[in-house]
Amino acid sequence: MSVSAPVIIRLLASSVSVASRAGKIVRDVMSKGELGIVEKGKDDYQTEADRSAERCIIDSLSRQYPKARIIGEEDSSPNENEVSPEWIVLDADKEVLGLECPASLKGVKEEDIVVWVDPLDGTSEYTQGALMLKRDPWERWKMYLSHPFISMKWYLSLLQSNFGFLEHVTVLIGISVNDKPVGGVIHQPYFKNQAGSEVKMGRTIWGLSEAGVGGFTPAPPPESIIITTTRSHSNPVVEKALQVMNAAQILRVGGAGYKLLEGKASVYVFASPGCKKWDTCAPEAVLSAAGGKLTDILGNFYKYGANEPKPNKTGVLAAVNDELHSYALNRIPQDLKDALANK
Ligand SMILES: Nc1ncnc2c1ncn2[C@@H]1O[C@H](COP(=O)(O)O)[C@@H](OP(=O)(O)O)[C@H]1O
Ligand SMILES: [Mg+2]
Repeated sequence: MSVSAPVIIRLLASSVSVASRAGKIVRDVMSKGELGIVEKGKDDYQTEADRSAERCIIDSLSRQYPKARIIGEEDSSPNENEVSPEWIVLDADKEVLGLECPASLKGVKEEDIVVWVDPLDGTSEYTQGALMLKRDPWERWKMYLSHPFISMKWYLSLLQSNFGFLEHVTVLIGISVNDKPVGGVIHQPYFKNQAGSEVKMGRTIWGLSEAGVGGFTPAPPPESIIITTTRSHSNPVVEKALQVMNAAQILRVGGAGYKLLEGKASVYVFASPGCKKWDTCAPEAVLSAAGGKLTDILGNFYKYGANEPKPNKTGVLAAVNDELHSYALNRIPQDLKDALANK
């Protein structure tokens, strides 16, 4: 790799490469069918794919950027014995390496960087996708019984979903400097690239502050207001904030990363604690590089320094441009903002 490129460019290029490898781990664990689900907290689960993909990303990046602070959702400590050599990725994406570094980022030093890693965003959708991959109804029913967190209502909605929820899964690597997300990578392991009769799995999107985005073409916002929000973590306050938006449509999809990519919505509203810094760092970087804005429900930016609290206690409000962000912010009732702020 060119050592002459500024560190922020090299790190973003390395993150693009390692995110694809982590995406393959996510698919491989699913193919084996042994998810190793662990309940971390209420409505919060971890699988073998989360753990292995995180080790792949953190070990690969920390070997190359030892002075950067790298924080992962699964909080697993580096242990050389656990890491398969095949998981270590030391190459870097050539397109990103060739980018002109914005003047404001040229002087960034490795020790100024904090990286937020969500190895598998949309874990609920991933585990539910596993259930649906069981084609034998009896096998599926047995697996459902071993997933105590999936209600019968969800099970029936899954049966009608045409197995689509795996597309909501993403791998997120967010790069922050001085508290701000400046670079982001969102990899979709289950995105289908159709080339003739051949289907190749996986797509990687990146964004860099003042440089733009790559890996996809952002669609112009729809004429009417289309909102996206959580599929699996709603509550009455989340619903109230959606009702006041006067939206033509509400799309309920999984994962913070996918909400910014599914392409149809222009605003993401989530008036609840629950998302963490690793959920929003990469999406915020990509969104702002594309001209959008992500804040909490009160309109304040989150800070991404290493010592900042991990939970995004005051929710998420994101939009593809400033005008739509202001529209949504002004519609949220003050009492709801106050209630979240004082929680
Ligand atoms: N009430 C809650 N409890 C736990 N995690 C929550 C949550 N609300 C949101 N999240 C986390 O925020 C991310 C986006 O949530 P959602 O899919 O509901 O929109 C998910 O990340 P993970 O899938 O990486 O855990 C999810 O777990
Ligand atoms: Mg997440």
